[in-house]
Amino acid sequence: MQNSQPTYMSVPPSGQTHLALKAESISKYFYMPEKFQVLRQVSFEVYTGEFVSIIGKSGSGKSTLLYILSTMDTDYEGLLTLNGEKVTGKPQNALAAFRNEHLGFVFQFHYLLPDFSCLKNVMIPASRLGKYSEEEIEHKAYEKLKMLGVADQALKPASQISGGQQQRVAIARALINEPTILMGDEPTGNLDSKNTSIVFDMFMQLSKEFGKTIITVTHDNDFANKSDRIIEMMDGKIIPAQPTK
Ligand SMILES: Nc1ncnc2c1ncn2[C@@H]1O[C@H](COP(=O)(O)OP(=O)(O)OP(=O)(O)O)[C@@H](O)[C@H]1O
Repeated sequence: MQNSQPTYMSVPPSGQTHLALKAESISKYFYMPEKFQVLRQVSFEVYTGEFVSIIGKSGSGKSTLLYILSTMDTDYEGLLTLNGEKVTGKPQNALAAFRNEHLGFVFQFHYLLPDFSCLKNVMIPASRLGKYSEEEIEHKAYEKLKMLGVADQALKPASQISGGQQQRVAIARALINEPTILMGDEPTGNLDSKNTSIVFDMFMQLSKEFGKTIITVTHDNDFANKSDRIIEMMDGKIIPAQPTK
């Protein structure tokens, strides 16, 4: 069920006690060339099935944080636990395997291969896993495209469909390996309001019906306000939780 107001607090969705993410005192420095602390002891938790939006002014550290949460950046202080597994300190090959199994990503730009069909684009991450036959992967990919409402575009090259459709194909691709956590970096940043709404509804459905955890950075306050919870950043820190009116 959709919350009309974000809670700002880490309140578990009803009956949910499992944490999808626990960030403990995450700090990050850049050297440019002088030392600059971009994240300052960031700590928060996200429950399984929550749909969380990370907002904040440009330069507040949102993308840097998401990059760490996604396990792509390992150069930080603090501790990150995803799906109960401590990921901080894991070697790169173990992190790659972890990402394949648990995480899906949606970006502002879809990064689809333009000459490949939409179906083929969605199949690629599953083919890389080497777990299923090509027929099984094709079936799964088609099911995901159907779920996103773009199955009729399956055989078209990715370059020949609209921007909104491309983003839906990109979401299908992110879901092909059945990740439990979906991370988005401005996933609607390039979309008009109609397609933003379609993507939002899909994220909400993934969270509420399929129990996926959604963590997304966004500049779109309307989008954020409709999600379960907002995490607001300022100057590399999370602004302390405030009760809603
Ligand atoms: N590779 C880097 N080297 C040095 N400084 C960086 C690097 N990446 C980001 N920064 C700095 O870190 C700060 C946070 O950047 P980040 O991209 O995380 O902010 P953001 O909140 O995502 O911003 P935006 O909303 O504009 O995307 C900024 O001051 C930025 O200039």
